[in-house]
Amino acid sequence: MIRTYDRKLIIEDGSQYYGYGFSADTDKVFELVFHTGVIGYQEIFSDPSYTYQGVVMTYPLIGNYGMAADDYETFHPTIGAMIVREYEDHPSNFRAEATLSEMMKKFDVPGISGIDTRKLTRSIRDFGSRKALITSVNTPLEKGLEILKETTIPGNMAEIVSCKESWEYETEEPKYHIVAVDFGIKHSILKAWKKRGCHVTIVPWNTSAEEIRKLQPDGVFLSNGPGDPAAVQPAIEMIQQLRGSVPMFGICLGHQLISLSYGAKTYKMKFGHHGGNHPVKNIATGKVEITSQNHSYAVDESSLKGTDLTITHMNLLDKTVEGVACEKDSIYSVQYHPESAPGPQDSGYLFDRFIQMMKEGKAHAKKN
Ligand SMILES: NC(=O)CC[C@H](N)C(=O)O
Repeated sequence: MIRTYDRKLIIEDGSQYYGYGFSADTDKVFELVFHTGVIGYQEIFSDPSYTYQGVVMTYPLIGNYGMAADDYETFHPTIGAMIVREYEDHPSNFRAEATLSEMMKKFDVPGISGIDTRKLTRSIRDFGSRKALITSVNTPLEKGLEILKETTIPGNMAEIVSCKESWEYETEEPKYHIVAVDFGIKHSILKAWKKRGCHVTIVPWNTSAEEIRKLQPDGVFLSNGPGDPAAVQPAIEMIQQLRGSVPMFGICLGHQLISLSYGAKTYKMKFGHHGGNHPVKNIATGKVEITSQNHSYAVDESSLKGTDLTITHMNLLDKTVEGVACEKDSIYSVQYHPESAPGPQDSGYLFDRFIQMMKEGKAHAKKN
């Protein structure tokens, strides 16, 4: 059967890519990024950090193993769009309970297939992330460009995806109590804490230092999340007030917020890091970890000079900052994703280190 193009992708520079809709028929504006993972489309689809991002999957076949109930990163996905070469609507996997298309429809996420994703990825590498729109094939280019011009993508997206009220991720006979500040937290991070015997209280993105103190945590975790870290000002202030009094650990957006709170700066990268194969050097040990990554902003290395933070990890592809720490404040963070969903599991030790810090903190408190 010959199928005719029914949807298209319009980029703000005026280029157009024609394809086939495989999910919701809604028109949406987002920022283009590409992801180089071979697997993991379910985790990507449901990772809140992809809010307002249209993800071009460089692996050419997407949908083939369906969607498994246990693998969602959130139950309310907010990703901008998915752009693929070939979409497979007949998954073969004993764990599959739905198709990608069904779930995208449910959450009103547009998807387009039949796209020359190699060409599109090269254009993102050459010209950077840009705004784009998925729309009907009948939308005139001028109209699409007008929509793109008129639509602004918000900076603070934590306020969109964060929980509105605190909730508990329970663990039987917990050894430690973590307060996790939710800027768009992934479930696999909560699972990583549970596996290590932690009870987690998840609190909204703008919870104050005082409110967090009242919960008497053994440690405070700062989550991943979408958007521009510099736009999440209340969280930066909260970290400034809290650090030094309780161990703190941040991942991705959490790492950027920690850096900002010490006076460093963040900047937007040309096309970011999105994939599961980024080599990162642990500066203390000299060891290289293969890491899972998803970020469009980074901490400016030169801006860390003169702050209390030291660089602990470095990306070997482009030498960007991948981790910082301040020993006296018992605080550390990484730009990449040690929860490794999807991705290699080289960096799980970062969760164990926090357990150790909380243990030492408890022993210290007992002594005094
Ligand atoms: N995964 C994340 O936490 C992403 C952090 C931030 N929104 C960035 O794009 O850099």
